[in-house]
Amino acid sequence: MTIYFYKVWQPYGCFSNFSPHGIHMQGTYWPTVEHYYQAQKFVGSTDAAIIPLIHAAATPEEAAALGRCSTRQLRRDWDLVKTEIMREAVLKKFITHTDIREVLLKTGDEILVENSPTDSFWGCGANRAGLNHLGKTLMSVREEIRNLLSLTGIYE
Ligand SMILES: Nc1c(N[C@@H]2O[C@H](COP(=O)(O)O)[C@@H](O)[C@H]2O)[nH]c(=O)[nH]c1=O
Repeated sequence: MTIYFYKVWQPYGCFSNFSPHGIHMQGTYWPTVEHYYQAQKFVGSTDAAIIPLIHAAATPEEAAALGRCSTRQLRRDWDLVKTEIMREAVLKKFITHTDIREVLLKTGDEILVENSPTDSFWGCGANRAGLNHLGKTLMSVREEIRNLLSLTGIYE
């Protein structure tokens, strides 16, 4: 049975990048995956001054609003690197937080879909035919953690 998720307060809300599960990335603590992801859009760009503001945003919604501002200059390679950046952040989230790692592992081999009505790249979009890259990322991270646990148990 396909598992749909989207908002933090809905079922499987911990799969949302807006969920309150912080991550340390390259020595910096980020309050949510969304804060980190939005900030990475500006690394090396002429608008890099926005990064500390995104980092300090009070909520992931605020971080997303700052990162989505269309007048700012994104890093040139953003479309090439964004899926890998997301994957690294999502992997770190589920390695760091054991409670939600269990939720993810307990989904077995079910298909995971970000049920966003507005996003056909990270989610499935309004017609549910979108690319669902966040769902695919979560399934890939689930597989990687399962393999790591069975090989080494280092995340026990
Ligand atoms: N969960 C969730 C959203 N979805 C998230 O938005 C991000 C994509 O942002 P962008 O690349 O700037 O369009 C990505 O992390 C995706 O999972 N968007 C929302 O406005 N509200 C929400 O509760």
